[in-house]
Amino acid sequence: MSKTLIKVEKLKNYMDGEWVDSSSGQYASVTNPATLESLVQVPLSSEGEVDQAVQIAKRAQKSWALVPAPQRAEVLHRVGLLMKERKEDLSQILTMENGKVIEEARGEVQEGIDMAFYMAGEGRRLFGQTTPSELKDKFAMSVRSPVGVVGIITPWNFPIAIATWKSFPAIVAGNAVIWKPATETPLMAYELTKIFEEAGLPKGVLNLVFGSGSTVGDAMVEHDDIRVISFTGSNDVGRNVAGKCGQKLKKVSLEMGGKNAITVMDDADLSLAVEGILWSAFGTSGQRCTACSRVIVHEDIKEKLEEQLLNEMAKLSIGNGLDESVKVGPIINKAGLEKIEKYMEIGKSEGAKLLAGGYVLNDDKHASGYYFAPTLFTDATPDMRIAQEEIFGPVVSLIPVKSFEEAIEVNNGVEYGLSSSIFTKDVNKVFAAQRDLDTGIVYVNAGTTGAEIHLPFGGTKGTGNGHRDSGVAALDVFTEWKAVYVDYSGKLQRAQIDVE
Ligand SMILES: NC(=O)C1=CN([C@@H]2O[C@H](COP(=O)(O)OP(=O)(O)OC[C@H]3O[C@@H](n4cnc5c(N)ncnc54)[C@H](OP(=O)(O)O)[C@@H]3O)[C@@H](O)[C@H]2O)C=CC1
Ligand SMILES: O=C(O)CCC(=O)C(=O)O
Repeated sequence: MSKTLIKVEKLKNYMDGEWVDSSSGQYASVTNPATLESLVQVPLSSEGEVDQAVQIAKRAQKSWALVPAPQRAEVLHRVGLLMKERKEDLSQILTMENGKVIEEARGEVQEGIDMAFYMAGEGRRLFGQTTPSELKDKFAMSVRSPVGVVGIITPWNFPIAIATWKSFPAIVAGNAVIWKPATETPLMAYELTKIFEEAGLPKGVLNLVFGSGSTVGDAMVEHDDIRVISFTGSNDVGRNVAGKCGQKLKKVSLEMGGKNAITVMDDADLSLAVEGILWSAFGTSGQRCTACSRVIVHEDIKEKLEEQLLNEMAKLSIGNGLDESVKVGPIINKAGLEKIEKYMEIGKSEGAKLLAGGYVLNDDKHASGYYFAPTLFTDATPDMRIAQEEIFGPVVSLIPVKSFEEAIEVNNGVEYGLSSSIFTKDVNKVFAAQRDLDTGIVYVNAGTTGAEIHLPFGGTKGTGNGHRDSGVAALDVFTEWKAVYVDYSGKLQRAQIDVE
């Protein structure tokens, strides 16, 4: 039934307002991870097509930058309305290509809608500053200017939300965009681009080039006329991208992994904490950079927490996310499944105790997809690989601690710094935790996932390089600050000399 929502068999690139076949003639097949049925063919474009898109974008950007920002914002407003109108269809297609359960798919599409209206609002602000001048009859201000042509490289785990976090601020700020989505999830890119087209975005302002990271992504990173790269994905690829951009003095915004923890103190509301852990650890099958993969638990309540968690985990239904009753969907692909499986052996050999799950599901109901059983390890120590490395699957490890101070130390003792959470009723601990947790996002009495678009999204340490997606902070990635001085004194004044 839902497959009829997919109206194309072979995708095309979108350049200069036209849908065009890739000149490479090469395609990859995209499959539904819940059923392994083929959904669509996606082009594997060449480096030359990136250059073609850049030349188009350079021309289009010049006139787009001259359109008043409130008018640019109106296009985003229309994009938001169209997304809202098509929310259910988009959500079903998202579930088919990515596997996340339909409730989460709806949440992700809603995030994109929220982002459209939020960034449309920014088109009426794009605030700069005015400051007093040191001199008489002189006016001083700063304004945001577009950077030019920007490249966005997006992952498969949030194929529409992350694309909106990046493309909407870029476009409202007056840039032209080259977008390379993950090859695993091209349908959301196709649908969002069609919406832009219908919303009246001028030709050439958004150019969609499908293809592999190593060819299309790398060509974008290497292209001298793409002045910003905004990337979300794995740590290895992100570091590589950053190195290349650094050599070219190209602005680069990176959002990479996490090893996020929920801390449960001895005074916590345990049922609430269990709910938070279930949603954050097993939602999206743990394939979120904000997923909870460590639970730091006060030793006095460890056994109670284990018991309640096991009870609730037993109720989770695992299957095709289009079924409304399913809570945990499949893993994106075979490589992802094998990576998770490898960590089961690592965890056991390190001495962690496996309490639930730990295996690929291949009974009759699950054999036709990539399913992994929600997994709980306990008695993990902070230095174990399962407590340090990003697994990107429905796997969570309990680490017992004796005190609040130790919990903070364990939380911060990983290479990443994206999201953290604490369950406690003690207001003093709440405020100390939000100060001391070394992550870009802190939750109190909630899980580690569920970021809202009007706040900055990103993290410290190995999670990124100091930039943020989403919120007003995203505009810093896609604009240059320009300082403007207007001297109306009629004489040449020099600040350091003329001040009395
Ligand atoms: N922080 C997050 O939200 C995410 C983290 N991850 C982590 O990464 C692991 C592997 O996932 P994977 O999808 O392979 O992540 P990648 O980092 O490989 O992919 C992210 C994006 O980068 C592109 N890309 C890949 N290689 C290059 C390159 N050399 N230059 C430029 N762009 C490139 C990919 O293209 P393509 O795939 O089409 O080749 C994709 O669009 C996961 O298991 C997880 O640990 C993954 C996704 C999101
Ligand atoms: O969980 C969230 O709040 C957002 C997650 C996300 O964007 C990601 O995992 O890449």
